Amino acid sequence: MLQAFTAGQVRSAEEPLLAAGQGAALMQKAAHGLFAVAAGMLRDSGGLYGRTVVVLAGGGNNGGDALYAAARLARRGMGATAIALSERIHPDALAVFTAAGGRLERLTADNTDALAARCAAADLIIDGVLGTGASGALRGPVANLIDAVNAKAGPRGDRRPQVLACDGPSGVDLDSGRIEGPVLRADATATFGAAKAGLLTGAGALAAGELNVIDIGLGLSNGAAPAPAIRRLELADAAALYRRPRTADHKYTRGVLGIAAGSEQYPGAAVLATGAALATGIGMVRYLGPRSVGALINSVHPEAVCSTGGVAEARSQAWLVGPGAVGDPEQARRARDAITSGLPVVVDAGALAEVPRTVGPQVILTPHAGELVAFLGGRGRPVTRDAIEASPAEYALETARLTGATVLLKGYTTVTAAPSGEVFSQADATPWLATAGSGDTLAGILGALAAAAAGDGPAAARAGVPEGAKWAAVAAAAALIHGRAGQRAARRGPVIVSDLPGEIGAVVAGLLAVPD
Ligand SMILES: NC(=O)C1=CN([C@@H]2O[C@H](COP(=O)(O)OP(=O)(O)OC[C@H]3O[C@@H](n4cnc5c(N)ncnc54)[C@H](O)[C@@H]3O)[C@@H](O)[C@H]2O)[C@@H](O)CC1
Ligand SMILES: [K+]
Repeated sequence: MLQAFTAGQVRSAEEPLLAAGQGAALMQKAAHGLFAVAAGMLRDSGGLYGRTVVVLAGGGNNGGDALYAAARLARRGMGATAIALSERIHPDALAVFTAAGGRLERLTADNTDALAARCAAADLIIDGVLGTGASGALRGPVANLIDAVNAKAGPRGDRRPQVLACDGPSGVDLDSGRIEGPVLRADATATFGAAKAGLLTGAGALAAGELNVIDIGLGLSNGAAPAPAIRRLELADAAALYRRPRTADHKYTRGVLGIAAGSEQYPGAAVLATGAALATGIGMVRYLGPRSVGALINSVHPEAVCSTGGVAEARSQAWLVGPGAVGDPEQARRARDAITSGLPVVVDAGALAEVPRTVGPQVILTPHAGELVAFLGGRGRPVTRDAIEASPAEYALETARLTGATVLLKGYTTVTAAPSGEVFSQADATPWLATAGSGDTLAGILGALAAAAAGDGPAAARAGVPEGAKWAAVAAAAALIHGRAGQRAARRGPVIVSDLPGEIGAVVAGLLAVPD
């Protein structure tokens, strides 16, 4: 599991080591890790010798790390330039950099464009402007320089220089992921000691590019470490959460998912959710809804048990309500009954309107940003879509605390939050999954995992997450399976959602291949 901490938590972990006089050693470890990532990027694109690197060097230790790393690159035959962005630059690092042949330029009132052109022509830019000591957005002449580099070099993907962020892209709030001013979007980030929470979520996750965590011995993964601000499940964690069929199982012990989804108007959502739930692995799907929708489901999935009855008569371990259930008062009633049943329930799409003021963490809300705007607005908390997208972890957590529900907020990163405060952020998806019906399959996967987890007491402990975070972890596992299934599908071309169940099955097979 990837664990991410706030800048303050990382600084606190550094304190005893700094007090013990290990500051310089920590910086060398950080610089070595940064150098190794830079060398890897350059080797993949033609090697180091004869190529050029520009360091944007701020006045703090972040600039020091970047200068030490660039000195190593210079010793391997690279042309290295540092742009000093502050009167005083880390003196020891600067001395080593110049001794290795690095050139120093200073940002002045009238050389912004010339320096931006230098950056745009380089093979690699190392962003060492600000790290964990940052407060607020980039401002003044440094902000102007970053704007000019962005204008001259072009956007990531089109531009010539690769950008490597030292500890994090400067201008990203390393706690929330929010970006208030200019930022140089990185192709990769080398972050020291532990991932920073703002690099796993929101605008910060987009700006960070490929994340490399460099261990510098801060001890943030040992038992005495504080709880991480954000977690990210890896394959082994999803495997630990997944309930494997046991020898004595029958269909009821494996989990029965009740689905009240779809309507005469939108029958497809119910078919997609059912297919995804079956592919995830479950004892049975019981479908409740219009007869015509049940017939359609059975034409594709004959194993689903379909009826037009109510929630109380359909024994299930968990419910999924909402996808495609538009303009159908019967489905709305089933949604309300499921939400108040006390069983785990995935509440998607239109059923979000049926959620009472407070519920328990076994109720899992699955809005996208637009739906969360409406949901919070209806509870007297006006918010914009942009604000949610810039800092999704914050809003997912606020919603979880406000309602008592678990929240899965869909987006570039899918964030899940428990009312007890734990947050997960998954970045498994591909933009090819942004297509109609995709959310219905995510809801189906989550419904199946929830039904299996309902009777699986040790699930959270197996995955090493606090019991209060069980449903948020299960929701994060659903996002992982969905995202990776989408990636597999995208290898064959644009994703067609009705093809996803085959890929979901393959991802689950990958989970089962992880040793117990
Ligand atoms: N403290 C440690 O033990 C270690 C720190 N390391 C590096 O040191 C970094 C933290 O170093 P520092 O504490 O020196 O802080 P930073 O290097 O992040 O920068 C702080 C400096 O920037 C200025 N500043 C803050 N916000 C600004 C803004 N919005 N615009 C312009 N200037 C601003 C401050 O006045 C201060 O001079 C980490 O991110 C990491 O890169 C690593 O070398 C590993 C060890
Ligand atoms: K930085």
